[in-house]
Amino acid sequence: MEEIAYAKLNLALHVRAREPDGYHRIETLFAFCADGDRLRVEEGEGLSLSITGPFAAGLSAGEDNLVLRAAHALRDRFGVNTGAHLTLEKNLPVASGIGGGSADAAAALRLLARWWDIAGDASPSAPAKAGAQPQQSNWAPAFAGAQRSLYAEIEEIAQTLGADVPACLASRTARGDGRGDRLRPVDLGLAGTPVLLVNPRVAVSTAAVFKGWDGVDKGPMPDDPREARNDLQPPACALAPEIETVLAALAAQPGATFTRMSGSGATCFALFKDEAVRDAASACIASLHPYWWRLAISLL
Ligand SMILES: C[C@](O)(CO)[C@H](O)COP(=O)(O)OP(=O)(O)OC[C@H]1O[C@@H](n2ccc(N)nc2=O)[C@H](O)[C@@H]1O
Ligand SMILES: Nc1ncnc2c1ncn2[C@@H]1O[C@H](COP(=O)(O)OP(=O)(O)OP(=O)(O)O)[C@@H](O)[C@H]1O
Repeated sequence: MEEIAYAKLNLALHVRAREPDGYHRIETLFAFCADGDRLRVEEGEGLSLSITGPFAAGLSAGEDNLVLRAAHALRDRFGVNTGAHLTLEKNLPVASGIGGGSADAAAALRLLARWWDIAGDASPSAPAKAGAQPQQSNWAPAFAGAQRSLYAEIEEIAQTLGADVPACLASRTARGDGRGDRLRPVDLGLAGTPVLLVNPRVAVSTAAVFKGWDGVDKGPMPDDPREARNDLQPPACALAPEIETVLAALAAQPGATFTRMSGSGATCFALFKDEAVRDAASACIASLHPYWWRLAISLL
């Protein structure tokens, strides 16, 4: 059994305030890519994890890995007493603003909910089309009856694992308020849009970037991401100046309609009008900067 940990993008991110607990109140627009890390499960004693793939090196497969933390939390909550061996194919760079660890944790919740037969069709992999009303604060109401409360329970676990994990659990375009964990589905009509992700292979700590925010509330996030900002871009660029070079390289590509940094960086992305121009941009950037990581993909 396999689950995809879809790469997360923040199309916009406005930081509104620093709360007394040190977390920041944000307004953000989440979108998801059609691929990312891959997580597989098979029978096993206890809970264990192996990591493969291009970014396996340097990532601990110990109890601090978000995949195992998610697995333990789910098992404890639902009183499961069978084990599982998980294999994570780490395709996304670590600490790169595209939710890697959060997406993996969310994928573990979805995968193990199926594997242990906890959620049945309440798995967020099931389309949440009907009944997702904009004023709702999370995704649970998109599911019917008992499945709704199961989804709400799994979402509660997600919240304990990180601010991005509830959004990654749904992996659907959404506005996030609060810590980014109060979600409201939105339809921007961007499904299928070709996108190119580029990372200069510099890991950036989310906590350090938030710490570098200047503390000035620059106003609410407009509905249209083109009129919005990523307020974490200046503090991220201060820590990793390469981000400016990545943004300039993406913005210079013919057919790029929208360019921005995602989350706390350093990954930046551009949306393109079609796949041919996206692929040409990817080839151009590869020739100019062979060391940079790239992913040519489309939005979910
Ligand atoms: C930057 C974003 O990725 C945008 O989606 C998220 O806001 C961060 O989500 P995340 O990586 O899941 O964040 P967490 O693992 O919960 O927190 C990592 C660290 O980022 C800081 N943090 C995170 C979220 C938030 N709203 N305010 C914060 O100040 C805190 O210092 C925290 O210790
Ligand atoms: N499965 C995992 N994948 C990646 N990082 C993990 C994982 N488990 C734990 N971590 C830890 O989480 C930290 C943040 O990694 P992650 O890739 O989630 O950051 P990010 O891409 O900046 O996420 P975000 O966009 O949510 O800020 C890493 O430094 C790593 O030590």
